[in-house]
Order: sequence, then C-alpha cells, then structure tokens
Amino acid sequence: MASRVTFIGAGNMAGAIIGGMIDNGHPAAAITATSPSDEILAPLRERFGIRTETDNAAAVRDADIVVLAVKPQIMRDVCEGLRETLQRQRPLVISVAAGLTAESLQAWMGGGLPLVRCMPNTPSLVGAGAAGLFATPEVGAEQRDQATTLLEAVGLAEWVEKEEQLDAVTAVSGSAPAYFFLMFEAMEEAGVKLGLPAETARRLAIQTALGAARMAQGSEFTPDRLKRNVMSPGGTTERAIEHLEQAGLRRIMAEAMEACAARAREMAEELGKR
Ligand SMILES: NC(=O)C1=CN([C@@H]2O[C@H](COP(=O)(O)OP(=O)(O)OC[C@H]3O[C@@H](n4cnc5c(N)ncnc54)[C@H](OP(=O)(O)O)[C@@H]3O)[C@@H](O)[C@H]2O)C=CC1
Ligand SMILES: O=C(O)[C@@H]1CCC=N1
Repeated sequence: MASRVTFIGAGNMAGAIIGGMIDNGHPAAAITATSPSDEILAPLRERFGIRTETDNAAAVRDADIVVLAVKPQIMRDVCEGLRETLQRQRPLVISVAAGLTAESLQAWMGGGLPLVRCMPNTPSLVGAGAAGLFATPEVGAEQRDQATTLLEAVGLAEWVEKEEQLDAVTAVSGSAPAYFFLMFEAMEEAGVKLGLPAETARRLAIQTALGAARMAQGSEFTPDRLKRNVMSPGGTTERAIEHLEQAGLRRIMAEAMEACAARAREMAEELGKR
C-alpha cells in the first residue's frame, strides 16, 4: 500500500512535489495537503484530486509521512501546533525548509521524532527534481527508504552525511533553478539585441539548456571536455567562452552560491531554537 503523505503547506514546493508524485503514480487519495486558505487548496484538489484540509493536526492524524513545507518564518508556530499530534502519531517527518536545523525542528515538535531534513527543488514538478537529504539518528532504515522513495519519485535524491552540507545543497540545487531561469532571461534579451524575435530566442535557449543537460547527465566526458567539443579553434564559441571567463563567471557563481549558503546559515541563527 502506498504511504499516506501529508503536506503541511501547499505552496510552490509542496505543489511541485505533489505534481511529480501524481505523475509517477502515487495514488491521489493517499496525499493530503493543508493550508489555512481553501483558495490555495481548491486548485490542487481540482488539478490532482488529492485530499485537502485546513486543519493541520487533523491532516496529520492518519499520516505515515508528514512533509513540512511552510515558509521557515512560520515553521516554529506550525511545529508547536502539531507537537501533540506528532508525538502521538510518530510519523516520519520531512522538513523541506531552508536553513532550519534538526535541533530547532525537534525542539519545536517536542523531540525524538524520526526527522529527515530535505532540500528539494521545483523541477520536482516535472519529475526532474534534485534533492539533498539528511537523516537524524531517530530515522530507521525503513524510514530512510521511505524518504528515498518519495523524493526519487520526483527526481534525483542524494543523501548527505553532515547536516551542514544541506546549505551547500541549497546553493547547488535548491535555489539553482532560479539561476538557470535568470540565464534564460539574459540569453533571450541578448538574442533579441542580436535580431531574433523574443519567442524564438527563448525557445532556442531553453532547448539548448535541455540538450546540454541531457548530454552531460551520465556522460563519460567531463563538462570541460563537452565544452571543448563545441569550441572550434579560432571559432565563435571560443570567443564567447573567453569573454565569460575573463568577465569572471566562475567567481560570480562562487560568490552567489556562497551568499546563498550563508543566508541559509543566517536563517538558522535568526529563526532557530529559542
Ligand atoms: N520554492 C522553492 O523553490 C523551494 C522551497 N523550499 C522550502 O519550501 C518551503 C515552502 O516554500 P514555498 O513553497 O516556496 O513557499 P510558499 O509560500 O509557496 O508555500 C507555503 C504555503 O504555506 C501556507 N501556509 C501558511 N501558513 C500555514 C499554516 N499555518 N499551515 C499550513 N500552511 C500554511 C502558505 O499559505 P499563504 O500563502 O496563504 O500564507 C503557502 O501556501 C520553505 O520552507 C522553503 O525554504 C525548499 C526548496 C525549494
Ligand atoms: O529561496 C528560498 O529560500 C527557498 C529555498 C531554496 C529555494 N527557495
């Protein structure tokens, strides 16, 4: 029988995982999503046929897995509100919140629960997610498998050994779809300046990213080798790559990703256990 999964919070991230789970065949009747507002729940009900609930505790009562998918800023209130039900029910809890440490989450939920911290990303919606997972000592082998199954249903799932590595995962994949969307915007704008219709430039840029990702995934060649295969000596690509390197693309990426991870650490401090 499929695990009964309850999502607390039904926003962007929960919607993306739910959409991916449904596409992958998880029965809609075994998925519940909660939100204080039925306006947010109605489209999910209509689109996916899942169960919805405005009362968080009621939605947790028969759950095998509870996915905490609210904004970090309200997580403490949500966890404290669920404390009694979670302690009674003892489901596997998966938090997808950036930053918030297992120590804080456990303190708010009353402690000792099997807790997985997960950093997923929104491409989960199309089955192409990339998630990092960290298990607290309370998580047994079977529950670890349950978390793997849930996240692998919507893409790649990689376990990390140390909790702080999740901040790096946030920089490398959690936040990273936005870097590529920014790149699409920039390529479209540049394509228009070079004389293409915006739609044509956008379609070509997106298809090229998809092609490059598919070529690189599982390739026997490194990204550097694949890059060099495009660069004819004295040709056009060489000129573009020289420009990107000289303009400091690597430094810019390193700085942006360090800022991302630093913000995750900062949020843990700001919102952490009190
Ligand atoms: N978006 C992303 O790409 C990623 C997000 N995450 C993490 O996922 C979590 C959610 O982010 P995201 O989906 O973007 O945020 P959203 O704001 O889209 O979703 C959160 C949802 O929770 C609802 N909510 C507010 N209060 C409660 C409550 N008391 N009980 C239940 N639901 C409530 C909100 O409703 P309302 O709007 O009415 O307040 C909203 O619909 C965050 O912790 C974030 O760090 C992790 C990886 C990637
Ligand atoms: O921007 C954020 O804080 C969340 C976490 C990772 C992606 N979105």
